[in-house]
Amino acid sequence: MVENQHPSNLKPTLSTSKLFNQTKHGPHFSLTPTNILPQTPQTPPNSKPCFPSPKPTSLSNKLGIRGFTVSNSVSSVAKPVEINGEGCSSSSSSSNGYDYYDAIIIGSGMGGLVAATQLAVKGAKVLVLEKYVIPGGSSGAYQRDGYTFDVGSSVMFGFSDKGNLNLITQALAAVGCEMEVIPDPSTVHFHLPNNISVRVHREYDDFSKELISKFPHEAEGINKFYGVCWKIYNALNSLELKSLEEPIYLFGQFFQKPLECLTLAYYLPQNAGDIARKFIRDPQLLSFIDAECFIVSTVNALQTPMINASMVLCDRHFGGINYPVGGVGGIAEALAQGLLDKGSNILYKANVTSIILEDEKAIGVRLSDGRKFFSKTVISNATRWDTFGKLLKGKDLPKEEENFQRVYVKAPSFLSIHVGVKAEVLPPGTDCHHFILENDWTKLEDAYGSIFLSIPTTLDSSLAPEGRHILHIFTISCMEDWEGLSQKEYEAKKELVADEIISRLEKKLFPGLKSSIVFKEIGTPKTHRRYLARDSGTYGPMPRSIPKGLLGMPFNTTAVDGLYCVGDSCFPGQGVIAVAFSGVMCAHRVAADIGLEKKSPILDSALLKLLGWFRTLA
Ligand SMILES: NC(=O)c1ccc[n+]([C@@H]2O[C@H](COP(=O)([O-])OP(=O)(O)OC[C@H]3O[C@@H](n4cnc5c(N)ncnc54)[C@H](O)[C@@H]3O)[C@@H](O)[C@H]2O)c1
Ligand SMILES: CC(C)=CCC/C(C)=C/C=C/C(C)=C/C=C/C(C)=C/C=C/C=C(C)/C=C/C=C(C)/C=C/C=C(\C)CCC=C(C)C
Repeated sequence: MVENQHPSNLKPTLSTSKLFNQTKHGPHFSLTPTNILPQTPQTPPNSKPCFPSPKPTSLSNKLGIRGFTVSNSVSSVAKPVEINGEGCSSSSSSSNGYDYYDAIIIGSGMGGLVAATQLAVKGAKVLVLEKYVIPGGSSGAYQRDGYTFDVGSSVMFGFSDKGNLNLITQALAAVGCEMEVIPDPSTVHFHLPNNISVRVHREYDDFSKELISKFPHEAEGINKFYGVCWKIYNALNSLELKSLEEPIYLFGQFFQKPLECLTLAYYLPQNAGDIARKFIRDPQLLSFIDAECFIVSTVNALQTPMINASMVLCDRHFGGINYPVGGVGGIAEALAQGLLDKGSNILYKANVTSIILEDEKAIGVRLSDGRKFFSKTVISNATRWDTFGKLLKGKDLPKEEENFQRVYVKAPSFLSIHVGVKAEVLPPGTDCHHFILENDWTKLEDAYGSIFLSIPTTLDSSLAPEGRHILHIFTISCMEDWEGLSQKEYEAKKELVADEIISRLEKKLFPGLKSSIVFKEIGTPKTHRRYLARDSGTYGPMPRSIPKGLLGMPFNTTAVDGLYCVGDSCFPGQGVIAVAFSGVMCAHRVAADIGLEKKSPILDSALLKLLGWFRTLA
């Protein structure tokens, strides 16, 4: 196994005149043998940067393989404001030669990057501060021995060329980028108890025919349940998606599309499992719908908001699942490059340790090396647990956050196994994504109960050396399982648990899998905590019990003036496309608050109060 490479080995590609010298600060994380997911970005030789041309043509900014090499420096003339004490004054503005930002964004996950680029496009001056050495967070990528591994899973929604919900395509287009994608013929292949095997085909009719062939007595129920999903999806897809916390936009949408908005408002507090039970009786089919929801929400259908379920159960057929050529990491890299092209900045190895408040308003951030940066607004892409528990440590938890934590808990983390295998082990026609639950439906949500598997090389062979495939195998795993172990015990446990998971996969899907493995790296919840800076390595928020659909999920504003959150602990929750939406919403709300978009202070305060009250009902 290749061990961590020191980040100083990374070679910035930006012109030195644009670089702000960070070398004296050194890396902000120590490298120990326990690190499993260290990412050493390398730029493929044939990569092309995504530079917006003055008159873009459809092909002008096409990204082939990933087109951005990491800089560990601020990539524009950015100077930290050096002020003693906590405060910021007008003297810290650019008038004294220091940069003062419209927005500082803590973290470059997909939520943070979408918020940043959307704001930059609206004319805001933005600084993204990322703890790690590459952008993307759980949507990043890393390279090892000729393989390009996606950090998270590789199921990409929102990457089509039609409708209003192709938010990844839109986010890239906003900064003048387009990525080449490969359509996935099936979203996921389910391998379930009692040998139920269901392929979710790209064409909805093919999927529904296959499902009905397994449950012919439930044909009507299947059509009705997925029919409601389509009704909701079509309503969503008809709206222009912006901030639901911005009244001028929200009331405008109600005026233009009253039926669609009322449909969404009606389903907002409902969950998929309840709707499914209105039409379906067969317990196995209800369990299948649990599995459909579980893979995108880490909870069963009774706990999955109906709007989110409809979004994923239909978008996979409407826009389809599309894999970006060169890997998922290319999206974050392109957005980061787009941000620079729009005149904003991103700084790597910038570990924010606190949010600076003045008169109870967020006015900047402090890094672990003591540097401070100041801005009109601060947007945190860290989870709400990290934001309020660590970055605002010492402050009383606002009532709104207490309410969030009453309704939501941290979902467990994952054990993640990245392997390279000899290509012959996969039968011809193997699907890209699989979900395996072998014998017992009750194990669906248990740690190590089910197995997720992505084989992105079935779509893009350039991700692995010739004659090899990538398998990304992951399963639920809790932090408690990995604590209190000596280094030796930890390493041994990793091998043991991974070996068991691989054996299960070998038995169920790919005989000979073990002996075909030529490369293996294992990440535990500790790895996710360390490299993604997520409390307990959590995958995201999940409801404590039965939620009222999406009603209890907070939007982007917080109880702290000037502080906003973005990412998966904001509406609508987990998932790359979900956090991209939260980024769009956040940028709109922030832009209105800093005067880059229309705003009505009276309507604002009425709507924010109303939404706050709705959340207390959840
Ligand atoms: N399509 C898929 O299958 C897939 C794959 C991967 C991830 N995901 C989804 O992505 C979601 C997460 O996206 P997200 O945008 O909310 O966040 P994220 O966790 O992916 O990214 C957050 C980023 O913020 C950085 N960060 C955190 N605290 C920091 C600090 N104090 N200082 C500086 N940087 C800091 C982290 O290093 C990380 O890069 C998950 O819910 C998951 O569902 C989905
Ligand atoms: C404002 C009020 C109170 C009322 C107004 C009514 C109104 C106008 C409401 C509008 C609501 C809107 C616009 C809602 C929008 C919701 C959206 C866009 C939701 C999107 C959800 C997306 C989700 C949940 C995506 C999840 C995807 C995931 C997690 C994918 C990853 C998959 C895996 C990790 C597993 C699969 C992997 C394998 C290998 C099987």
